[in-house]
Amino acid sequence: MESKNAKIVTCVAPVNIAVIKYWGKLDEELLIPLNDSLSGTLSTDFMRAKTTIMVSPTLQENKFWLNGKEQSFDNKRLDNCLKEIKRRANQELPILNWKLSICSENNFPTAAGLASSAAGYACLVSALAILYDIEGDISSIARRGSGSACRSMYGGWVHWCKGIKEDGLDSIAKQIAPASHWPEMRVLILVVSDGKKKYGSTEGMKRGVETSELITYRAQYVVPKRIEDISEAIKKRDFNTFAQITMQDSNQMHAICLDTYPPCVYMTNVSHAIAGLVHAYNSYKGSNKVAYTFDAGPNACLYLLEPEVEEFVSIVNYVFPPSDPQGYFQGMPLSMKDIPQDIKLSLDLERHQVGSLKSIIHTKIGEGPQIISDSTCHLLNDLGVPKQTP
Ligand SMILES: Nc1ncnc2c1ncn2[C@@H]1O[C@H](COP(=O)(O)OP(=O)(O)OP(=O)(O)O)[C@@H](O)[C@H]1O
Ligand SMILES: C[C@@](O)(CCOP(=O)(O)OP(=O)(O)O)CC(=O)O
Repeated sequence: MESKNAKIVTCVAPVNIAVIKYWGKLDEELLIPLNDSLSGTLSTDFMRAKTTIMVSPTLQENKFWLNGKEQSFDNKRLDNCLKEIKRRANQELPILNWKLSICSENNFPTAAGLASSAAGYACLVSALAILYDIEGDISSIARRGSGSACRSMYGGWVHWCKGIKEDGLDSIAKQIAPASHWPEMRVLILVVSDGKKKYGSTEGMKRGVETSELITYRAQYVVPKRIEDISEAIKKRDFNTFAQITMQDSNQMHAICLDTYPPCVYMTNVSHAIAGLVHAYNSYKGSNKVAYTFDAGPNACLYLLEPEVEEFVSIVNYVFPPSDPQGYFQGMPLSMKDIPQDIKLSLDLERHQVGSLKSIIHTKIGEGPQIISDSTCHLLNDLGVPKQTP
């Protein structure tokens, strides 16, 4: 039976794509990183996690559903977020002893290297913080769910400072520029595979810390200057510099993955072909017009400015012809044009197998987590059960 005291809240939260990568932990339990990182937060209009949480004295047990499937509540990271929220809450609150129903769904592939854990935990922690009236920065709580989730707690351009405290309380995210700062910035996600990854980021970076000497060198000597330089490039809207640092940093992360023993190979031939195409295009244009970055998977995330989108996506479409145009283009509208003959010749465009790309998501930089006040949007009914069971 529904309780009058029950509290329910629904939030949406964004994905973020790092331009200076988080790769390696100083503390596996607290999820404290070896190095600072920096990302762009993507608009929730097209890619988002959505989470409804109900807390009620009538619920008999804690329950969690993700993408329509019930999950075990016995999950260390979920538990750590919950414990930290409850620790920060007013200890007089009766709801501290009530059970929870959590229902979440992502509108993009989960565990495919598209930062679902970042959006998912940012969403979970945002909703919990509202229910338990937590004030102040909560990015360090989201970090306990998945490191990169702390950056999804803010919109625009976000810097995760690794911090110096042993308890990780100063390992938090800070916005360096709002979404409105660089309005022409666009993002194209070229989905090479939407399947579950062979080895996750957690495992890959753990093995990296254990076996790669490059990872320590990177954290100590490379990242601090890159953070400074890319922050400056973002502030000045200097795309050429922004793009160079972004591509170099992605390449360095994947070099570390290869330096890991046994190596973690995330990029495929198609990923490398995309990187090659971006370099050829930039060289034809005489400066960087497109930047690629790859997370722990084969999918390419491209940063580029709005005037470049039509031409570059037309080239991508020519080089990687889609097999089924249905649902292939997602997100903001895309238009195509004929590729000028001189580009075809200069870039020496080679056509790949039909269907090498699964889809293309066109999006932009956006805001942080938001509360959905329309109660019809809750994913749970009054009894704390998912509204739509599969
Ligand atoms: N909406 C969500 N709510 C709560 N937890 C989620 C949500 N989405 C994903 N997760 C958690 O994150 C896990 C997937 O994280 P994983 O790091 O493997 O993939 P990813 O985040 O998509 O990729 P990457 O971090 O490499 O970009 C899921 O198995 C689940 O535990
Ligand atoms: C490659 C990355 O996307 C790594 C993301 O790692 P996660 O945040 O998923 O790892 P855990 O902290 O172990 O959950 C780079 C980045 O987002 O900075």
